[in-house]
Amino acid sequence: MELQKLSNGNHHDVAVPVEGGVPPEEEKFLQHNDGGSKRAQFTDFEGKTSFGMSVFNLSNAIMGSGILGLSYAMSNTGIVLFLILLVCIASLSCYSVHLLLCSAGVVGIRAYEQLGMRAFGHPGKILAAVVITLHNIGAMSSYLFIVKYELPLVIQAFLGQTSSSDDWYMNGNYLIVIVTVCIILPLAMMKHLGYLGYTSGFSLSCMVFFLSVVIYKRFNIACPLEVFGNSSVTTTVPEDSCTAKFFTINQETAYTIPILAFAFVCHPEVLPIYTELSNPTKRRMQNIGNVSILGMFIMYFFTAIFGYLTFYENTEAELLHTYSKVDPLDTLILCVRLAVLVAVTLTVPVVLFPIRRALLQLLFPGKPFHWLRHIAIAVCLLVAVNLLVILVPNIRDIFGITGATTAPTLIFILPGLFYIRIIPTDQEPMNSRPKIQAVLFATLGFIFMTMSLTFIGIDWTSGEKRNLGGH
Ligand SMILES: NC(=O)C[C@H](N)C(=O)O
Repeated sequence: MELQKLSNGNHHDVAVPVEGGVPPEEEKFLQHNDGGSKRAQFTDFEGKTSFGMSVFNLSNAIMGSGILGLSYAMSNTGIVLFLILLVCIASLSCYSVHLLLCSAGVVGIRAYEQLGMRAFGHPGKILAAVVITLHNIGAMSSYLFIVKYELPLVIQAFLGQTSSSDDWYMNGNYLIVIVTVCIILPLAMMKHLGYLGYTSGFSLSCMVFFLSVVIYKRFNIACPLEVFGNSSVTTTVPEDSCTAKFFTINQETAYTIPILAFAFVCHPEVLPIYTELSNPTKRRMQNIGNVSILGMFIMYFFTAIFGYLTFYENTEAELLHTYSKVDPLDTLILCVRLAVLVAVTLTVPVVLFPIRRALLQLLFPGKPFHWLRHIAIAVCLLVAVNLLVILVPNIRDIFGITGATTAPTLIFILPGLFYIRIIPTDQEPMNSRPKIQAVLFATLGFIFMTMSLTFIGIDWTSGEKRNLGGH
């Protein structure tokens, strides 16, 4: 692909693709000096999505199954260390969005894979597409996994049954197929991600409900826990198992970073959302990123702390399970489980969009939009994810590994490397502050990735299995 340089009279030169390689809607990404103010203009793809809807979509992309592991992470770090790590990962996540937006501004195309192409040629494009595909398929599978195991239990409890039956509506495999066909597929067929703003808003309100109940339950569940069915038996618990720790380190502390990194991944969705934004400027998109990350930071912190202050040492890797242990038939908890199910189900189509875009860029570069391709890719992806969740029993472990590798790659390594390679050295030499920061940022990603993989390795060799990174 040849790139023709245009001067935007501003900080960066803008390169416009002149032939092949990108869908026409992404061509002619121009920035021009509009009365002295920096403005980006897209002459043939006019995004129509508002600021608010984009915030909903990005927040929905951030918020997913990751939220369920946060209280557990806090129980292994203590409140203060958790808060420090949460602030660090959230800020680094915003910085990563900044790097992506700067690189996209120079390349002139708002697609993660095209940044890879510009930075490292075809291998870079393929690497970006593969990492996005693996990560987002992992995230989608983790959401459907929750549906597969939670929905039958919720139905069972609503029907007032205490044990599961052989009825089809108690079979998680049938249920995920039904949910996929009736809810996810129609949403995934939408032409633009922007249309999902309403469902994303609804998904977020379900999570707000979840958070409210987590807060409410903090004042309703007594610690030490009276496990359902055992309420008359007082279990002896260690003295300190119901006191909050401010700072603690144990074997499981190592999982905190992968859990937090996974919880903040939204980077594959950033550029597709930017493409559809109305009045798209870098600053406006950065604000969308900052507002979404800040909003989710607040929700994450409150969920983690109130969940932790309910169960303390007894917090399990998956918060919902811990509640069910107390009373599986509690109606409020059932409603919360349903709300989480709705929220994660509505996140699936948002997470599917970047995979489809990556596949389109790989398999059909430069081809205009075509409904058949658009729908066929969504159908194939959903069939594949359903089959994975139905047929692979240890899918959690598989995606535990990919989550630990792809999350740091998407947040730290690729944005850092792309920035270093894409921003011309005559503008920012290698020894300039932004470039050095980007190098450190990518290095941090490598360190996180190596750390996570080492800990999984140790865990596996010692024969234990844990729920890592939200998967
Ligand atoms: N969008 C993703 O990749 C994962 C999301 N951050 C989650 O917590 O589930």
